Amino acid sequence: MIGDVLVIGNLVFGFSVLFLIFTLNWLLTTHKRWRQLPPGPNGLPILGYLPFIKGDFHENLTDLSHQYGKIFSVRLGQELFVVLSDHKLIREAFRKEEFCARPENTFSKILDGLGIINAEGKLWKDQRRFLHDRLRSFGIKHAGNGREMMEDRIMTEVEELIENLGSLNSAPVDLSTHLSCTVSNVICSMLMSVRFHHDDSKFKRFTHLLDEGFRLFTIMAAAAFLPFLRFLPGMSKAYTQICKNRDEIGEFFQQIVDEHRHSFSPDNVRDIVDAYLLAIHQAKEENRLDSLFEGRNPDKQIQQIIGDMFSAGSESVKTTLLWSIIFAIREQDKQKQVQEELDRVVGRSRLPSLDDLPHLPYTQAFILECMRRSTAVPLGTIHSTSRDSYLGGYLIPKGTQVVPLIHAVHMSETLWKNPKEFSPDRFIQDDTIHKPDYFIPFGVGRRMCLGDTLAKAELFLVFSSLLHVFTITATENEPLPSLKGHVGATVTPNKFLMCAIPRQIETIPKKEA
Ligand code: HEM
Repeated sequence: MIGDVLVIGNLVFGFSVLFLIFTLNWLLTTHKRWRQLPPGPNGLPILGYLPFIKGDFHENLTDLSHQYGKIFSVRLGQELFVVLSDHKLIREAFRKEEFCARPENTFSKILDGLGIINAEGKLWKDQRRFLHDRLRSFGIKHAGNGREMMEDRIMTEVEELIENLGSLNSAPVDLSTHLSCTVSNVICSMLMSVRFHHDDSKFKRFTHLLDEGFRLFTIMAAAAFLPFLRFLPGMSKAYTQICKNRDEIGEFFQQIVDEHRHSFSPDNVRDIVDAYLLAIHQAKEENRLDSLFEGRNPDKQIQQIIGDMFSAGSESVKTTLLWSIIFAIREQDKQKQVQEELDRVVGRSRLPSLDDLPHLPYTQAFILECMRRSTAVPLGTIHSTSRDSYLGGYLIPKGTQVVPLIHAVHMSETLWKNPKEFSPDRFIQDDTIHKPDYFIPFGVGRRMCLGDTLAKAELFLVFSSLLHVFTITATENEPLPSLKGHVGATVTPNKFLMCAIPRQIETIPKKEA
């Protein structure tokens, strides 16, 4: 009996010692790893630094970067973030494969790794290569044969925009709704040969669903840091609505895919949807459909690709154009300088074209300065690490969310003279454009923006055409539009009205339909 007690006692003692050793070892390892993390602010248990975030997230992070340096770590709820505010570090990180994953959270679970923006690994690599090649084949390239396909599609929309604004006879207008239609039509025509009128009920429903999606994602943002919040009543309602809207958008895209299937011909690839149908057709013939999208449903993949390309390709371009109009309104003398350059180089009898671009340094510089001063995507798109790695001498554990803080790079006092000042001249040296390597509006590295060539062409053609045909002013007796914006995935200007006053120009020849 005493023997039994002794044996049990020894066992309990042994397990306690083992437990203590394991706990101590775990604490020591955790502490050692914790000490290797980049420096950063302390937060509260469970919540981390979340309660201290006030106002705009990118401004908060920029303030912290001034305090903790070009690489710092911050815990937000359950998630560890590493924030990079130095262009060299961002480049160093994003050229490494292990920094190219996307965070796993409530949102990514809804998207299930489909599409391209949230895809990872082989699926992402294949999609990126595929889309890059197909976009080029539809003329989305800096130079060379076929570029006119892209230019024609954009100019069709520019001409309609000019006609709509002209018909207002200088009356105050909210440009945002018109631009939505312009930029949506450019990307939709390339993706799925669809164009909308801004009054079209289908287009209104579609943009409503996407806008609501962005709004609901903002409500749900806290659940990305503290997953249990998803089950609170308000959040759970937002979550259900996101899923419902996603299904409705999915059905809308599926209709388009089905229509394409009916008229599909492998010899006539009209757009990106057709390019995917061709890839599916070939995979079927070669008996490798199962591995085409890493086992995912092909229709669901096409739906998400349309959704990704549409949302990435419309909101950021529209936002940048709205900022460029705000700067044109606020800086009338610089607007005049653009117009004088356009008159000199393009003349008064036609609209600007991509061939004019190299001869219009001030117009280009104006657009670049808008992209710097009002960085449309201030936090880039958040990356995640697929394994433990080191950066700048610090440990970046697997699963860390890595933020390229583009806003801080573009507003750095050490890189830019008077960064708050709007000064296109900073991009001009000896009458030519000079882009420093710390100008990174499209991100850098392996996951850099896939649509930068299209975006640059759209920004130039829409902005220069508007200023060539109209003088843009604020509405009478109204304050100038604010430089403060609404922060979501992009920083969108607050609603403003403007007047488009026609300049003297000979009739603009219309492109044949
Ligand atoms: C002014 C306009 C635009 C800006 C400022 C912009 C900026 C960005 C940025 C900062 C990223 C994140 C890069 C990263 O993850 O490191 C990105 C990604 C992306 N952009 Fe853009 N973008 C613009 C227009 C476009 C257009 C027109 C398209 C489509 C044709 C597009 C398609 C994409 C896609 C698909 C990605 C994800 C790439 C990936 O995950 O591999 N973007 N963009």
